[in-house]
Amino acid sequence: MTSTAPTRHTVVPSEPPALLLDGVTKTYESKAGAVQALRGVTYHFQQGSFTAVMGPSGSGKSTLLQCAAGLDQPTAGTVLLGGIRLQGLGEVELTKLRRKQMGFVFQAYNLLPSLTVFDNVALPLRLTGLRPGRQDVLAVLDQVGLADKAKRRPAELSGGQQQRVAIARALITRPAVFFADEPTGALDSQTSRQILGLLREATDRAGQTVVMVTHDPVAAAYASRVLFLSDGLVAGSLDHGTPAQIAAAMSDLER
Ligand SMILES: Nc1ncnc2c1ncn2[C@@H]1O[C@H](COP(=O)(O)OP(=O)(O)OP(=O)(O)O)[C@@H](O)[C@H]1O
Repeated sequence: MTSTAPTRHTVVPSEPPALLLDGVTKTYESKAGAVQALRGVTYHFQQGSFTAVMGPSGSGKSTLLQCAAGLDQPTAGTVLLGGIRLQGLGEVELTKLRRKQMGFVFQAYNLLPSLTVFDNVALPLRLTGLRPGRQDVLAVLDQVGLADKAKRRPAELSGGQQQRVAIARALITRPAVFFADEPTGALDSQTSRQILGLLREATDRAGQTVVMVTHDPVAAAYASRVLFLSDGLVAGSLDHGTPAQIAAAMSDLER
């Protein structure tokens, strides 16, 4: 693992990053006292990059993802998505930005059970006031290998198929950034490979940016870089690591 002090990433690159975190801290107040989940994270996610975020339990991975996607407010610091500063946006503007620029793939697929697969995928466009073309929806379903399941309801699909619907739903708006939190946590290894392959394709073919939290070194090896968090700080990164190298770096961190 390269030991990367957080400040190393503050150099302004020639191309603006898809996502920039600058001095992001997050403190949760709880009955047991304050918990510092993030303690000043500065990091640039370049456009078209696929980054896996790893670290011991409680190191701040989910908090980082939530703050980066504007789902939670940092206590201090700034998040810029495509040059737009999330802090200071109202809830309505933030929702619009999320719908247009961000795609979400979580462990729980969050599909609406009463809607067909087709309507679940079309929903993000409808929410932005657009009327999705039938061909556009079918094309995205085809991309994830589910064109023949358009009329089914989520409960009639396997877990892996439901996750592919969730990816199709995230793909339809062509978001600049995909946020994925343990997207393969509940899936078998073959289905996981398909899902990770789809995320990889989004970066390689379409230049989209993927930020994925995972505990799994095999999943992380699909990313071009693994960013390691420890105790709310960036502890280092590893480029093009094999699962074995990533697992070794993780055990070093957990020591
Ligand atoms: N809503 C909350 N209130 C209080 N403390 C919280 C809250 N959410 C997270 N924390 C604390 O913040 C720290 C970071 O949590 P976070 O969920 O970001 O870690 P993580 O790296 O994603 O962990 P895991 O791998 O176990 O999911 C932990 O100490 C956690 O207990």
